[in-house]
Amino acid sequence: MSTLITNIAELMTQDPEHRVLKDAAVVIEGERISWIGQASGAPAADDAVDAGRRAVLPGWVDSHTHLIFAGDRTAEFEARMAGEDYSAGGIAVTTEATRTTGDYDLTRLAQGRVAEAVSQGTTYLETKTGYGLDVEQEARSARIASTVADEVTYLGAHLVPAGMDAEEYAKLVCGPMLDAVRPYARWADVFCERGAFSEEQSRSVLQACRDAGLGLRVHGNQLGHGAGVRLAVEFGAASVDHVNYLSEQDIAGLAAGWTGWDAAAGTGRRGTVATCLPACDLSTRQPLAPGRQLLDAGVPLALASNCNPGTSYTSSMAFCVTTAVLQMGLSVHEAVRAATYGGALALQRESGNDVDGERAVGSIAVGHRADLHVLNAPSATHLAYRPGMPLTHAVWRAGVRAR
Ligand SMILES: N=CN[C@@H](CCC(=O)O)C(=O)O
Ligand SMILES: [Zn+2]
Repeated sequence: MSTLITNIAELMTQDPEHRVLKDAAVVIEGERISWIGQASGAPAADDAVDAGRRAVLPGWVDSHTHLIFAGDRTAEFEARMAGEDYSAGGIAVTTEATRTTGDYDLTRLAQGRVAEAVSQGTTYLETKTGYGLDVEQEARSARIASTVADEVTYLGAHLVPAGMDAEEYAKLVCGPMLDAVRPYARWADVFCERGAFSEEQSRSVLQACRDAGLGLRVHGNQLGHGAGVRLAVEFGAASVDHVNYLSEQDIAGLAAGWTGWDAAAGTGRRGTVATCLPACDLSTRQPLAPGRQLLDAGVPLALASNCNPGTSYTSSMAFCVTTAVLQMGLSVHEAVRAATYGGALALQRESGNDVDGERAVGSIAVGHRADLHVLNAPSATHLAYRPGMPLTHAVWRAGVRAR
């Protein structure tokens, strides 16, 4: 079964050449893109869809979410808007609510959040554990996550549960909890921050998880300067996320990791992607991450929603893109790239058709997964030009019409 999407005013491919085609068309065959080019030269297909002179982008790749939770943190948000600081301790409130919610309800909640994201153009999505914080509950979160998300990250090292000794808990995270979660997860993460895990504790978690064969990610430099970025670079983590407080050495270290990387060919030694979470920065009233500075230094950037009940209760990638343009100094093309190709790079899904049997996501090219986002606008510029407007017109996810 093939579908021709034609009459596309602007096709922002986010491919290695950064091509933006005018008057374009795309053919989807099964779950893959089989042709792109000028509409006038499009081949015949079983089915045709008229895009009505709208813009088409790759679906958003949301590389950082925490969707496996129950409960509500409105009161904490209100207190923050009244001047309180964000602290990692709020995670305990969600942990309590999550532990006392049954599998069926927890799964339904997570499915609902994924559906919200997809209806706004997200077609590939990572999610984390981290609100279970004991062996059984973390394994349950990972199992549920594996049924709702494309990528699962083990975040047992999110907060030391009340009443537990930090060193004892870190041993649990590196031992029995890791064993229990391992079958469901591709990634491991650690919240390396004041009030969460120290540099040494983070180091032991990263080491154990790497030894167990998990890819690494780090929550780092969110609330102040610290060791997160440095550790992420040292361990060759795929991504370090938040990156609000960076020293010159942090930025130089991230950039140095990519020397030898051929962005066009997608080959060579890869470094650590810097993932900015602007919705979280606004909700916690932190300074926005220095995305412009990172890009100028040559560090590949991702934008992600960080959807979670504490610091960023939104899955709107369009909101993140809009903020990145209006507040962080990115161009529309750069922001869309960070929210599509950048997310794929952070999840190491940006190229090749044979990684774990998966197709490349985050850009529009022949052979890639057919993840498309049709905007109700003639160009992607409208994402920033018309902030807050519901611009998602249609979504294809792995070749299936999802909206
Ligand atoms: N910073 C650490 N973890 C989440 C927030 C978790 C919470 O407060 O519930 C984040 O990425 O912002
Ligand atoms: Zn997070």
